[in-house]
Amino acid sequence: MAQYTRISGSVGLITLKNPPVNALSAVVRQGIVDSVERALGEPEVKCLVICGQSGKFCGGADIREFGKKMTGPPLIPVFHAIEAAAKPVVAAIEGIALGGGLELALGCHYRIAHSKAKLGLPEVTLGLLPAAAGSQRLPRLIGVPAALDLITTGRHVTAAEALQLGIVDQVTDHNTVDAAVKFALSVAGQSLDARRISTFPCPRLSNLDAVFEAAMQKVRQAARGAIAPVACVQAVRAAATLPYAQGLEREKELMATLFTSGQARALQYSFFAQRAVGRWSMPSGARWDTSKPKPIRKAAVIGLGTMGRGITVGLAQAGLSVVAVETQEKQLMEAKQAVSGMLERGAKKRGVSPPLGNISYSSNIKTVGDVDLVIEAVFEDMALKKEVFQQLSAVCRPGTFLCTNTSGLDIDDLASQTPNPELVVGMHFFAPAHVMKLLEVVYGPRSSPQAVATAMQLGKVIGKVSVAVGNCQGFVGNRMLSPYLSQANFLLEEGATPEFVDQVLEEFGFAMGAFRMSDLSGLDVGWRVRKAAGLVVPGKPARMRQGCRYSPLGDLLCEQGRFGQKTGSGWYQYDKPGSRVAKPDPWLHSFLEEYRARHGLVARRIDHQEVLERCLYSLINEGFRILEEGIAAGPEDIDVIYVLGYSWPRHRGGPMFYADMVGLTRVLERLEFYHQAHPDVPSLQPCNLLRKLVASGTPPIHRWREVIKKVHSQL
Ligand SMILES: CC(C)(COP(=O)(O)OP(=O)(O)OC[C@H]1O[C@@H](n2cnc3c(N)ncnc32)[C@H](O)[C@@H]1OP(=O)(O)O)[C@@H](O)C(=O)NCCC(=O)NCCSC(=O)C[C@@H](O)CCCCCCCCCCCCC(=O)O
Repeated sequence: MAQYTRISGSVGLITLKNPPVNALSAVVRQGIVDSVERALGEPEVKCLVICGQSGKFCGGADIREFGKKMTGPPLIPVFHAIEAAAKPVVAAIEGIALGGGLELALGCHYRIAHSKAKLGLPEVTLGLLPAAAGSQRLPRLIGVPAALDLITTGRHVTAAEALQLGIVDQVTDHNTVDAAVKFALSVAGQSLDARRISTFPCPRLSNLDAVFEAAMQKVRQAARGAIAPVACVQAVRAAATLPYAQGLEREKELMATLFTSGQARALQYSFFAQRAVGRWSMPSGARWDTSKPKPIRKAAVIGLGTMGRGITVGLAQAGLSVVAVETQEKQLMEAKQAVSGMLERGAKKRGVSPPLGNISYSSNIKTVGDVDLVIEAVFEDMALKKEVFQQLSAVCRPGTFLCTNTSGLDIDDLASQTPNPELVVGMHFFAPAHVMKLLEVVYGPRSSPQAVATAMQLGKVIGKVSVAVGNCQGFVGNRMLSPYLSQANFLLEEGATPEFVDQVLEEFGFAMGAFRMSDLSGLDVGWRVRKAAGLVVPGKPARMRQGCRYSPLGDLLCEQGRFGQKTGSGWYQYDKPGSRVAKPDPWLHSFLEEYRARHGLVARRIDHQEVLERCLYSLINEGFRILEEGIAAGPEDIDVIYVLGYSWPRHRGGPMFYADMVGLTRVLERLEFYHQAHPDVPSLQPCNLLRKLVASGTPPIHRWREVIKKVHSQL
């Protein structure tokens, strides 16, 4: 609702009340209409202030209303009524003014913001554009280049930046509503002619075409197939070239296309999924709302390679005390320098001082005796990790949580090295660990709910989206990646090139195709895992292992020292080791031809559809297996992991959402087709849960849990 009160006799105060973010639901919109009408009708009222309850101005349109039948007054006429008012209306912006919230403020005559407020038009991140006249008013207020930046990126700006850009008129450190009331009284009675943004001409640009061409090129490059950023540029162009009313029509037209698009559905699903994963549960029945985390003030990181350094930076930036341990003195010195550099660069960007003092470095593991939690990040080798866990058990005080940053090793096996396996959980970070948003929190069968709650909470403190998952080889993300990469390799054996496979996957929206990604992460990483699993048999590159089809291509490249970017060659060639520009490699093409000849394989023409279906559907099939086994609690958990950790295009929601969009019946049919063609590839055999979902009438994704529950209860 919107509550109307009178203060100081002559100020009408409208307070938006719709927890948690005062979104503009139908009731709130109606409340604003009624309150404005009332205030304008009361002769004693000289001016109006609009604010939000609980220190939050407004989080924008109510996203939960999208996709449902629209009721209540539409936003544009509400904002026009405010702008047309004969009494000054001042927005008192505390906390947030986002999307429709900022558009509401732009409809007001003046804007006063608290210094800690964040403002922005993030609609693009939901597959939309600011269609309550935001795309038309903002460029008129702050000019085209700045508006293009805010609208196409959706980034939030601080109050200080908003003041500098001209979005707000005043910033206060004190009570914002009081400041707004004072301000409103000071301008009451003055002409409002120059305060109605819709009447402003859009600031002229001499190089208008060039600016829009550059903007379009930039968003097309970054968008990886997303349509909203392109529509945002088109809407701002309308503001720059058309009168306001016509611009508004164009905005409406563009929004109509976006609003009902699959991409908007996917992005809005992703928004809620990222919040839903915080409400984790374990098969034991332990849950986020019944398990209390322990506060972590001091943590230790063991092993300062690439991952350990990133984790140290993340912890220190969040204000924790960190003991950073590396037993190799040379590596310790290098790490100290690297970590300090990362902290300094990060602090410079944020305009704060680097938290260098939060970290103490040591080469002695005994220095971690007084920490609350340890994150082990040594080399991915089970024997080494076991040794570290034994040492930690001896030196840590009772009750210390022991976490491992393994990317796929058995958590329970590690836990068995300690007298308190309930304190052990996995914290699987993604490189670069201080940047990537995802954290897989892995519970073993003996991990206590408190250990899981503590790791989840620590993830939140350091700015991660944490997803709780069960213990199995590769957990969720890497386990699903395995059939995807196998298919990519099989396609090479059958006649494709790395360039073609990558092109198809990149056109789908991945930041990098399977082979460019392998070259970036290092081919030796997977080689080591396959060796440990007994799959690599030197000198015998037979194409079968343990009764299943196996491609030794990656192993053969590694045997030649081709580890990817770091060695200057892998699936592609690079100008020099460390270079990032992948170039097709004639050597690799001849190598593939020789390989096929050696194994009697005849190269055939492979089309886009086959590449996509085999790579994606085998990955999705593994996702269903993961759900079936209860390793992930729901499809949202898998989708968040893939979008945040594996560059799955956000506008496609994630693999499980994508399967739902394609249609489960179709996914099942195509898997059956490919499995028939490749009966020696078990990952193409449709799993039971997928069959069950199809048999039960392919319910929409939000109802899969009902079927999954039945599957679990049968176990
Ligand atoms: C606000 C935040 C920054 C807060 O972050 P914080 O970390 O503090 O908290 P959470 O993120 O966990 O959020 C808490 C809680 O709140 C829920 N929530 C947040 N925002 C909204 C919202 N806007 N609506 C509903 N619910 C919201 C959130 O889900 C959490 O609850 P949960 O239960 O899930 O845990 C942060 O939350 C944030 O960034 N929020 C999103 C802000 C945003 O993106 N705002 C923009 C919204 S879109 C918009 O405003 C559109 C307008 O420009 C225009 C609308 C015009 C509509 C016209 C329609 C015409 C269509 C024409 C088509 C015709 C087609 C046809 O022909 O039929």
